[in-house]
Amino acid sequence: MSESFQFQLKKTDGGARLGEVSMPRGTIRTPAFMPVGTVGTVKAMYLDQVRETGADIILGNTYHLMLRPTAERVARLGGLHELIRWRHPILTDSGGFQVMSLSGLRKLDEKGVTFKSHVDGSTHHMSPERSIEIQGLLGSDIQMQLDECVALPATPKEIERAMELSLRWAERCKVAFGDQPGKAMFGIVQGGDVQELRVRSAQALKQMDLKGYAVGGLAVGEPQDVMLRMLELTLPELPADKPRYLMGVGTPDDILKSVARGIDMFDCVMPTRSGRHGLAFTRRGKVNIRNARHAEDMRPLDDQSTCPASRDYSRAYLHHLVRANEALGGMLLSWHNLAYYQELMQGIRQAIAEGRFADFMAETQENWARGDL
Ligand SMILES: Nc1ccc2nc(N)nc(O)c2c1
Repeated sequence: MSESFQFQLKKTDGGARLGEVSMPRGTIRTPAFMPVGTVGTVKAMYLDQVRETGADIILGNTYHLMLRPTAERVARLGGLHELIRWRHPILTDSGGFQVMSLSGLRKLDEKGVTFKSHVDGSTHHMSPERSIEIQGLLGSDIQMQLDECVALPATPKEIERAMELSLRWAERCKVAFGDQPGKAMFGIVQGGDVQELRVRSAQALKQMDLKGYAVGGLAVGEPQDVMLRMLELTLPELPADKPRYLMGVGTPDDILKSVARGIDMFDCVMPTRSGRHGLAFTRRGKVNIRNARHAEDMRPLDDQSTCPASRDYSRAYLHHLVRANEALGGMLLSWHNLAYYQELMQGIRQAIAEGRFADFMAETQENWARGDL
């Protein structure tokens, strides 16, 4: 715990970093995976379970919460932490990305974005200042700047326009956020898949001396090698003593390779969304529990796991629940997947601490490749 927002880089092992973010609401062990709690819930999970899996922080989304139940109502109800009963740190995305991907975007200009709600079709405006205001009303501990993430492929001209707009919006978000010692506002590097634009974006954000830096505009459908290349170009331009957060990433393999290049924080719907669709991530790779081969397999997904969902339920039962589209199927598989992701993060942190991250990465990937027994 710390009265102010502090990041401590504890150890490096090649490009991999072991660190800790300390805030009044708690400490985040990095590299960290942040479960996504879009509309004030990590879908199909009790937050006590999410905590038990090892999560130090969860995500909320400005876009969804401003539409329903609205930021002002959440504030009247005591803020997001109080409402959802999660007393540890919360990071909120700024809404720009969700506007582009979810809503009927009506207008985007210097002022901000105008869009139609995907909930009821009502029209909303969001400026950088309003996004920070909303995140403040929610009580968010780590707030993201409003940015424009262009879908790839896009022309260099289009990527440059969006990147430069995002930089101007970062300045405005920094002013709107002001000085909140126990909280942080992170900038977001844009620049698509264009090296020169990525470098310019990172260098400009570094000049703003922010408390943390996200790498955005990735995990938008580009091949993994393009994503990793952009990290190799971007991360050296960012300050080593501030946390780096790769937005929307990813699979266990994405995470390993991004840690190796210097990322500290991750968020992704992969473990929860895949869990709801019957896909389990395990130490031996992916298991599609819908597959008929599991119909009478009495083994659990992972008898070495401390997670009840992984250890105490047979694949046969999980197969039955998912085939029958029973709610408990998605609940147990979401629980298992989040537990596996946190077990992977713990293994990563331990390996960096002991200076054996490269071996850990190779062993983990070999076990995945060996496949499920
Ligand atoms: N892949 C992603 C996921 C979330 C994002 N959020 C923001 N604000 N900006 C981006 O570029 C994102 C990219």
